[in-house]
Amino acid sequence: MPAHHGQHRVGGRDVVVLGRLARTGARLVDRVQFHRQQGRVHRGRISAAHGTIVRVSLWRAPLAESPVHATVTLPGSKSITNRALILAAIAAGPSTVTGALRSRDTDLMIDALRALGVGIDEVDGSPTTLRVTPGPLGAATVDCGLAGTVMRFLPPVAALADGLVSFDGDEQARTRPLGTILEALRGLGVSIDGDGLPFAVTGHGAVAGGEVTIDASGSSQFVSGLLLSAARFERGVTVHHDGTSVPSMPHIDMTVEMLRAAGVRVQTPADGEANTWRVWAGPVTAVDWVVEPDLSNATPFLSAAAVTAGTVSVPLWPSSTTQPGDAIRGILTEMGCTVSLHDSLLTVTGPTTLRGIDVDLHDVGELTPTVAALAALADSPSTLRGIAHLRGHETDRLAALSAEINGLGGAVTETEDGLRIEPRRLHAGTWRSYADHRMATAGAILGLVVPGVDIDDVGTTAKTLPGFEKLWETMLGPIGAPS
Ligand SMILES: O=C(O)C1=C[C@@H](OP(=O)(O)O)[C@@H](O)[C@H](O)C1
Ligand SMILES: C=C(OP(=O)(O)O)C(=O)O
Repeated sequence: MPAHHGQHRVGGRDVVVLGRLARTGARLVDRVQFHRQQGRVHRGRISAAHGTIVRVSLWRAPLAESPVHATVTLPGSKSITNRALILAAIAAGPSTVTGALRSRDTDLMIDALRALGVGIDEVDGSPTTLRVTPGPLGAATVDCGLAGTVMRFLPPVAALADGLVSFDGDEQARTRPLGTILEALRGLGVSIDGDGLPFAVTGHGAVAGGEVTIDASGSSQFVSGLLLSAARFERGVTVHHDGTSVPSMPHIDMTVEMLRAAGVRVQTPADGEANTWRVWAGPVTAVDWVVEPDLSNATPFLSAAAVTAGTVSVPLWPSSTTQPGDAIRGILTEMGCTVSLHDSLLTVTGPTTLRGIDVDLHDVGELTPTVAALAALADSPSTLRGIAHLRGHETDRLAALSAEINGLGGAVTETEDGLRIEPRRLHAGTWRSYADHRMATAGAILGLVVPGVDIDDVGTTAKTLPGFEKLWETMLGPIGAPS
């Protein structure tokens, strides 16, 4: 159904589309080069999710004309929400997920599980409190969008279904590494047609399971995906990693911790066998999950304090967590910020000048766009290392960050496994997001102190943080005037 140019209501605003939009399946595909919004013509895209136009590009990142002082409450963690949903879906009885994130990635997970036969209901009309009732799993069509957690955590669940489960996702998702987990599942007795998106799993209601060796250096999600469903495999699973080191280990720790909370027996490399994880077959206990705030999504807000010599606090910061976002405390401290955590309130106060940093982000790759933006505003060079696997994230983040920072006058070079960032005076320009939520938020950090940064497709932040612009503008309060 094509949606032609003309008057549209987008995000509560009137937009005149000067190009043409075409709808394919559930997605509205961008064909627009120009659109007029509030009397001004913009070059850029109109993107969409769930069949509804949701955002308009370009967004002028607000400039902070004085230090930012704010307290910002973040919604739930994407990684914890999607794990809780998977575990609840294969549990022995109904579970509740409280504080669930509702965003594109988590809604794709909810839609997929519902299509497979799982009951997921909002409790008392609250979108963030979900009652998950396992049911017989059957044939379904799954849209993965651009979500790594959906494309890697769900195929093992699909293998437990009775029927054909077809997977597809965004065009851009088709280049993300996926073959490793599909090949591993084949090795565990699952019938799969395809080596990447689109692909189909023919479930027979049971999976043999057993032992498999994979190279998980491309993504920790290959390991997490196999472990999450493995208790429901007849022989459980033993995953051996053979390759260079596995990135994002805290995310595997998160998987293990949540499995153990659900009564599943798990053995990790820390228990003795190098590069090996083992999950024993057995019931997955229904758990009432309480989701922590998303600490990775907190990092751009904390950065607002760092780059404006302001103070930003985030409540409900866990005292102990497997979320990699917690590492921002050490990073900001090293760059010259004052960081304190008292009574679950994390507070960051920025220095007058931010220092560059030499840091290995292998375990916490999610933080790279934030750290790169901070480094571009520091007074000395930075080196970000250990993050070659970011080339397989939402976009090639190393290429995207260097192209966009350099586009604003920066001096970034890509290394084999990271970025070298030299401080430069940055200037106005368009910041492309590449459909990557964390690219968009990195651009917003720079726009706080660089006048005239226009972010293309800021709506892509809905992948994990819908309403980002509003939260950002609220944080800035009356001082955050459009430049
Ligand atoms: O398991 C998870 O929830 C995640 C694991 C990490 O993936 P990689 O290991 O592919 O970096 C991380 O970057 C991603 O945002 C979320
Ligand atoms: C890499 C990320 O996401 P995904 O879960 O899609 O891999 C991310 O959120 O930074």
